[in-house]
Amino acid sequence: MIIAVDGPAASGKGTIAKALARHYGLPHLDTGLLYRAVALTVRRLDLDPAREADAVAACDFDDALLADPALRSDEIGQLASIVSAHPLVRAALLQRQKRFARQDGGAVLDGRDIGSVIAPDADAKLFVKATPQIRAQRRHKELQAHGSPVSFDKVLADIRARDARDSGRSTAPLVMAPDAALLDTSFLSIEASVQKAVALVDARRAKAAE
Ligand SMILES: Nc1ncnc2c1ncn2[C@@H]1O[C@H](COP(=O)(O)OP(=O)(O)OP(=O)(O)O)[C@@H](O)[C@H]1O
Ligand SMILES: Nc1ccn([C@@H]2O[C@H](COP(=O)(O)O)[C@@H](O)[C@H]2O)c(=O)n1
Repeated sequence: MIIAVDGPAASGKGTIAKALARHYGLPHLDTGLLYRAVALTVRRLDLDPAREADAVAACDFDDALLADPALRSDEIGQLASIVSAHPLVRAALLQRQKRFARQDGGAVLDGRDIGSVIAPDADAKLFVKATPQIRAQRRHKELQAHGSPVSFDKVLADIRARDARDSGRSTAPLVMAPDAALLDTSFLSIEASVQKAVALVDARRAKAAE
């Protein structure tokens, strides 16, 4: 079974995808980490994220980088949304994600274009959303817990900027696939969000089995 989980920054899609992977015993890929790894490589090599050729050169990163805590910063999230808008960067990371999705037994992937581009044939697709204000509160709390001094206003502005870039780019923009189920986590706890996600996936599977 392939489960595609898409949504904007800090909507809770990673938390839900991880929980679904645990629930159904499937491997999970946070595809945002791939774009963050490109961004971090660009930063460390002092390349220009807005130059497609520079960003493409950074796609050949060492997989060990995927475990680097530096990937989680707000700055790298912003840079990731700049490098991810380059069509050649997306092309460089495409097959790896498709292979992960198609592995025997299935997988759970979360990102922006999983249901639309990476796994359009997924058995279940969720589009996770929450208001920008609530997403910023959650991300701000998370960053503070990791010792970041960033202000709430900066986090909210960054979230809005990232939403605009991710939805507005011409290649593989953030969109809800027409056959995805919408899950608004704005007023749900993590536990309630996960329960709802499992119910939505089970409903899709039951419908497919009819
Ligand atoms: N329903 C919820 N209620 C409260 N906090 C939540 C909820 N869902 C997720 N969170 C918290 O919000 C933060 C963002 O969640 P998460 O990392 O899952 O989002 P994301 O959509 O994967 O973000 P990104 O796109 O930036 O990777 C985390 O600190 C997480 O614990
Ligand atoms: N499938 C994806 C996943 C991510 N991106 C871009 O990477 C940025 C960081 O992603 P997070 O999920 O870790 O927040 C994100 O803002 C997107 O620009 C993508 O394009 N496609």
